[in-house]
Amino acid sequence: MPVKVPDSLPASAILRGENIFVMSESRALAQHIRPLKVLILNLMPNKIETETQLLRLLANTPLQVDVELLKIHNRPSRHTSCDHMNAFYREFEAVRGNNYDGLIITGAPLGDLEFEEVAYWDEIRTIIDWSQQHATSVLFLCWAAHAALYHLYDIKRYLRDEKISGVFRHQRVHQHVPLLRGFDDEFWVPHSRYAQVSLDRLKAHPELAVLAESDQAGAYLVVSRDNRNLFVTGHPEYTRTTLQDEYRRDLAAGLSPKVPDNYYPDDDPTKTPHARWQAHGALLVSNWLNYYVYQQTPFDLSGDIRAGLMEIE
Ligand SMILES: CC(C)(COP(=O)(O)OP(=O)(O)OC[C@H]1O[C@@H](n2cnc3c(N)ncnc32)[C@H](O)[C@@H]1OP(=O)(O)O)[C@@H](O)C(=O)NCCC(=O)NCCSC(=O)CCC(=O)O
Ligand SMILES: N[C@@H](CCO)C(=O)O
Repeated sequence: MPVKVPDSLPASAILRGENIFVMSESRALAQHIRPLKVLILNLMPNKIETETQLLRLLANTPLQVDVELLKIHNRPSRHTSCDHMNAFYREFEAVRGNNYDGLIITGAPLGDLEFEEVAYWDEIRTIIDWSQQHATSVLFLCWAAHAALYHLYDIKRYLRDEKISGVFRHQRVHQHVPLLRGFDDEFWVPHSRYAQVSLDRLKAHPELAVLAESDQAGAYLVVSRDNRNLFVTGHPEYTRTTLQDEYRRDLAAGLSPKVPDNYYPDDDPTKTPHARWQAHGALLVSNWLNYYVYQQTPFDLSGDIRAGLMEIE
């Protein structure tokens, strides 16, 4: 959380010069504090695991975050009980009149389908459009990132020759960007997808900025120039064994998956996998929640939450 110090304190200018967020007394006096409202649209088949992964990261801040879970349709989920869905998930019609400080849309194992072949493609487009007026900031993960880049910016993805699955080295592209505060020059992130979006297309788009990338995985963190939409093409929320669960799932289905890259010691799937992205995942979500949600969102959520977003220092 930001430190509040007198504007005239020398450390204030020094820390700002180091891209460390220091809240001025004047701004602190004007700041009201309330719980944040975050909505999670969970498209993953392993919904309970995904809920746990995201809540673990959202809980890693001193902020109180009220989380609501959203389902995309009323058809029974193949991998999550109706009891669970009915007990904990809301329908879109029940939330569309609300505003939220943050929205997270998860990945989905639909990369080998054309977007138009996804049964809920119309619903997803409706929710993406809705989010642009009803959420201060939206974090799109993996499949959702590709879907939103296509729907909002007409950036088409293509399918890789084979699924990328593993943990890959990434570099930050920008220096003084709040989302990257505290990042190392290099860090590791899991990826698990078929789809890819051209790095050059993203870098050339006037409304987007690529903040982090990987030689093997391509663009990883992409933000809209107005800092309202964050596209994350990997899975920083994954736990140590999520890639292993997918690998074993596909082995059992007779799909001959590749051993995830850079994951098992000696690439030996009988050994316990390394987990070297969890600090990154915690920092990424904490930075998003702080600088793109909490510092941006109006105290009164009932008004127009899209107006007057402050330039993120
Ligand atoms: C599809 C998977 C990954 C999982 O196997 P399952 O038997 O669980 O498949 P499934 O239950 O039929 O589908 C999993 C979930 O997707 C939903 N689903 C399936 N087909 C759908 C469609 N046309 N429209 C909307 N939702 C659909 C199901 O309802 C279910 O969600 P509910 O439980 O809520 O009902 C596997 O069979 C497989 O094909 N693995 C090898 C290929 C692979 O790895 N695919 C994923 C690539 S990674 C990826 O796609 C990421 C995105 C990207 O690549 O861009
Ligand atoms: N990569 C996941 C889907 C979400 O990215 C899977 O293989 O099931």
